[in-house]
Amino acid sequence: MNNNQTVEKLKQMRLGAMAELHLQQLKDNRIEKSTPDEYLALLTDHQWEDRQNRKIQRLLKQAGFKQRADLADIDHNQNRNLDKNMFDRLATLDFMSRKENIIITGASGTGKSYLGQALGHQACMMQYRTIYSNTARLLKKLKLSKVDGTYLKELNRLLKAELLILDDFGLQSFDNHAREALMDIIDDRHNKTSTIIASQIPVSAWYDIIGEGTIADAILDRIVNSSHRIGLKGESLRKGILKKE
Ligand SMILES: Nc1ncnc2c1ncn2[C@@H]1O[C@H](COP(=O)(O)OP(=O)(O)OP(=O)(O)O)[C@@H](O)[C@H]1O
Repeated sequence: MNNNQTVEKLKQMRLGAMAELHLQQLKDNRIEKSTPDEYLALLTDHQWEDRQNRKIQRLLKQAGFKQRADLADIDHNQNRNLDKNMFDRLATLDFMSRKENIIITGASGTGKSYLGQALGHQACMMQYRTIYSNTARLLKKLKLSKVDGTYLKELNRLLKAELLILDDFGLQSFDNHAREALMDIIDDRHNKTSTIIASQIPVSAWYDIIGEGTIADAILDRIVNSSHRIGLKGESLRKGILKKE
């Protein structure tokens, strides 16, 4: 039997992990140690896992996180008003099947971005398309996309993300373009996909920050009512990091 040909054909069919494992098993003389169906299952499982892992790595890369944040590393001992039960429930991502949103507020450095990204990381692990972005940067990109005619394409890209994380919301004031783009994003996603918004600004001030009463009303009506709230308190975690150094 020409094993090299078999391996080559597997590779051409994009079954590279299967091919590599088959080669290794031949080399180690291990093939006779399993029944044909056990051997087929071994190769298939290996290829399957490899493909799932690659998909997760691709989703993590496409998400554009600014740091790696893991649910397992979240420090619940810090006294910062983070309800562990509530957060554990959110971490199951059931809120995503219900198309609900999350709003995380708190002063600078209290860990809003970290929590948002940890949930985003979990979403990628569960194979959800996720996009993380600084809000002002995203709105600026959308403004530019209007100029080169790719605005709808860009909105569609955002809509395809099953989880969108808008960080540093409200740090820069909204002009007409930004307000309209925000309205389009939120309206597109309403009851269809989930959004996490992280902001230093308390929700009570968002109406004034967005400006233009009717648009602000429409946006807030769509996000705030269907959202879980995390209001972080306490000192900046950056101070702790600085103190340790
Ligand atoms: N749960 C955590 N476990 C480990 N490190 C954390 C955790 N939460 C936050 N940090 C660290 O604390 C620092 C501040 O966190 P983060 O950037 O999330 O704060 P923030 O509230 O988003 O701040 P800002 O509003 O200024 O953007 C970061 O260096 C982050 O890595």
